[in-house]
Amino acid sequence: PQIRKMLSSGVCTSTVQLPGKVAVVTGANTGIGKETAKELAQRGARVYLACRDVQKGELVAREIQIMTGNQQVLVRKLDLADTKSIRAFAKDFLAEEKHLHILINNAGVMMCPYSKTADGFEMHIGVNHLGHFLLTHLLLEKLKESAPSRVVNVSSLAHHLGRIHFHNLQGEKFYHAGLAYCHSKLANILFTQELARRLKGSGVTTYSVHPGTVNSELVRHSYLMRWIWWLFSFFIKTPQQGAQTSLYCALTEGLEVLNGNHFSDCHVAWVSAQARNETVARRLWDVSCDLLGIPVD
Ligand SMILES: NC(=O)C1=CN([C@@H]2O[C@H](COP(=O)(O)OP(=O)(O)OC[C@H]3O[C@@H](n4cnc5c(N)ncnc54)[C@H](OP(=O)(O)O)[C@@H]3O)[C@@H](O)[C@H]2O)C=CC1
Ligand SMILES: CC1=C(/C=C/C(C)=C/C=C/C(C)=C/C=O)C(C)(C)CCC1
Repeated sequence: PQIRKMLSSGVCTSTVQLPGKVAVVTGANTGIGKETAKELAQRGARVYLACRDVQKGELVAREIQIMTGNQQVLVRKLDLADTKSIRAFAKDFLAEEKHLHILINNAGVMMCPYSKTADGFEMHIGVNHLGHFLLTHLLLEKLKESAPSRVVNVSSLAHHLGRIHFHNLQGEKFYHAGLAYCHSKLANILFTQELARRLKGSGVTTYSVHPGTVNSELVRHSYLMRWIWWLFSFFIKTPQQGAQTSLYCALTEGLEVLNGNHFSDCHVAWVSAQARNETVARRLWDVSCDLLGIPVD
């Protein structure tokens, strides 16, 4: 019980309610994203489940509607491995909604065999970083118009093993599925910090999060990780516990002063040296814009 308690700490104690607020959660059909979306709906927000599999999303939306009594749980198609899908999602969302108060960039893939997105990006950096980078860019004006608003980027402790190899961003020179994940999670933190710098004074704040070690489908691509997760399933966090730090960053009043910080177990957490490197963050921003055809400012 002590080990379990240690690995499962961090509870979002905010009592903030969200009537009239609009939230988007990526990868909300399962795991941490589903629990995050459920809690936002429970608090009265209109919640968009941005999922690549709309059928799976609809089942979850129905479940959340029944559990929370909130009918404003909507599913929209979003495949982060395809910039056309990201642009279509954003276009429809911007046409449909007046506001966006909370964007949770939660979706992620881990340790998938070498593969590329529709636009030719390596899958981890493509989905986990570039996909969310483009989505945030497309929704940024709406977030600014809706200020105070927040962007939460779900990263990982695994970023400590990550490095941004600009000469091998797409893993073409060498590739290791585990490290590719770590690199993409480092990119999430660098993106958060650079975004925070650029958004100063706009009323939009951003945070990165390590959710803990969570019993979810993230390990689906690795037999070894599935086995470790199964072995330790009693000790690791449930998805509901894993959602707490994302919720903390999305909801806690007065968190604006910690704009750009990284959180774990609902506390500010230490990040690796490269994750604090402003030059790398700025260069990653510029390279990401370049890859996505966004004008560099
Ligand atoms: N579980 C853990 O221990 C940890 C998790 N994290 C992070 O937490 C986040 C959530 O992961 P978790 O809930 O654990 O994992 P899950 O695998 O349970 O959920 C991941 C979600 O991302 C979605 N997704 C994957 N690829 C795409 C894509 N191309 N387009 C849109 N959505 C996509 C999945 O959709 P589908 O169901 O259709 O595949 C799913 O909804 C991730 O960013 C992960 O890196 C960080 C540290 C530890
Ligand atoms: C050895 C060991 C563990 C393994 C932890 C691992 C392997 C964590 C990996 C985290 C990842 C991949 C995060 C994703 O972003 C547990 C389960 C904590 C239980 C205690 C002993």
